[in-house]
Amino acid sequence: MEQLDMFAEVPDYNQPVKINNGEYLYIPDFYDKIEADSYLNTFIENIKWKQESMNMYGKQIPFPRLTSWYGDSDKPYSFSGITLQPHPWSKELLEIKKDIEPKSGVQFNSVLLNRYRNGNDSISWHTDAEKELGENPIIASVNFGAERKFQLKHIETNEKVEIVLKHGSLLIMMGELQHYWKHQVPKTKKVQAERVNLTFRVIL
Ligand SMILES: O=C(O)CCC(=O)C(=O)O
Ligand SMILES: [Fe+2]
Repeated sequence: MEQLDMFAEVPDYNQPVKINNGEYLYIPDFYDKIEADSYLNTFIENIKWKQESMNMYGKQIPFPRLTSWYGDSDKPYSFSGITLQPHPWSKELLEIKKDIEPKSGVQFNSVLLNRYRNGNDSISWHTDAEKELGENPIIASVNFGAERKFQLKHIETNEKVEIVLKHGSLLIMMGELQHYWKHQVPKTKKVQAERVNLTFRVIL
């Protein structure tokens, strides 16, 4: 069991935060409530959500969330043993991409969407260090719907950082963070509502 009080406190001003072997920027109110509500509804209704599954010891295990992949690259993207073909950008995804690029300093060419139907959906400890994301990937994560805990854990020192990702927030992970830190969104019994997360990426 992780102890909550072991997590470092996160200041909530809009400055990049340097941690050991990495850096992130968290902007809680990147979109106001009206914009964020509207994006949440649009994405729940219009994204082509899919229940992917992973082959584990010869069994098909469904991911504990729905996913979808959009982008301008026709290169397929592989993770956790599955390969996704991108759908073409929607108007709303392009709007968000344009909004977040100045803060990120890169032009994204794809976005992975995750839909957590309730607190029982989750993503377990992993890094986003696939080699098609390049040496030190910049990953911009945009959040709508239920607030969920996003936890980072240093691979060597076990240091932990926890950020409660708010409705309408933006989190950018950068530097060598993906090589030294794992991240997860754990299950929680306290959340019944849906959450939609978008992680914008540059695929080389
Ligand atoms: O839902 C989140 O905040 C994280 C999603 C994530 O880590 C991923 O898609 O790689
Ligand atoms: Fe991730």
